[in-house]
Amino acid sequence: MTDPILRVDAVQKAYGSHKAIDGVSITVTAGERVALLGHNGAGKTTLMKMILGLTQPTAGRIEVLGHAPGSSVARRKVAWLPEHVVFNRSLTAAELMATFARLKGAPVRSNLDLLARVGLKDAVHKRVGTFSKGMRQRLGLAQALIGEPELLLLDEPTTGLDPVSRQSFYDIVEELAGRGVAVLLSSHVLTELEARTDRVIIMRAGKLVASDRLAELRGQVGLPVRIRLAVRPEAASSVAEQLGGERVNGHRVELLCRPEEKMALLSRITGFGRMVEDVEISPPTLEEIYRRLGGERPQ
Ligand SMILES: Nc1ncnc2c1ncn2[C@@H]1O[C@H](COP(=O)(O)OP(=O)(O)OP(=O)(O)O)[C@@H](O)[C@H]1O
Repeated sequence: MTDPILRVDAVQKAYGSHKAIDGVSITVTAGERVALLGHNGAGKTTLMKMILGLTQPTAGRIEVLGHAPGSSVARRKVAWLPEHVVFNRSLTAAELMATFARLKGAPVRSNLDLLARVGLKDAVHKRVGTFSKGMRQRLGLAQALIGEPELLLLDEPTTGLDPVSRQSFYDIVEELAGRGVAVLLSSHVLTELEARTDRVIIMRAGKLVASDRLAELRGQVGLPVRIRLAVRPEAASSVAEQLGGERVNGHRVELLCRPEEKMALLSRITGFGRMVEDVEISPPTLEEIYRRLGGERPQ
């Protein structure tokens, strides 16, 4: 197995007697998209700030590509996109990118490619003051990508974006992960993360309560799978009774089962032949898993 890009080992961060981070260990490898979830105050931003070297752990150790956060290698290889990006509105996208490239000591000539990669090719010479929120966020991402970072920290990056902008933002993140960039992303919008992350980390009051792939978390929490059937009206009562489900209206039957019972139940459903006209299977959502493990609503 390759060395992780990010290693967080038994890290604590105390503010006086309050432990904002309490014994957290995580790793993120190249090309992995990891979602960092937790209610307000769970410690997500504090963790990101320590990874950036903006604040020091009280105990434990963090390494970025084997280097200390804030060291010159780590600074070059880690990029951060904060929730609210503020730019000088009077500059054009090209001028802003040139300023950031100079600050990072990176070549200005790659900037056009980066702007094209985030879909801002046609806005290169437009003033940032005229940009929509989605365009500003994509410009933020382009700025973060200067210098080809290997670890991308995204703090609630899609706040305030419409569904189409969110989709295109995640498409870019997926493309970056495909090139081997490790991505750690915090968000309160759980529905958008379901299909777009490889692993989910849940924090609660500074502690890690889960870190696994969604499929594994589904198995761990023991929440039921929901199966909805569309049944011919004359058979609805009988089907509901035989399968132990609930008839919800003239031709709908709902069943709950444990994940391991699902296939056997589906085989029984198939046995009803044309009496059952349609089947919809819903595994527990990330929102439901989060509520079970995180213990609180995400917002
Ligand atoms: N500079 C600070 N001084 C004292 N306490 C702090 C400081 N920064 C953070 N905290 C506390 O640490 C805890 C974690 O805060 P943090 O901002 O990391 O949470 P978060 O998960 O990012 O929350 P949100 O979702 O609201 O952004 C909170 O209890 C917060 O009040």
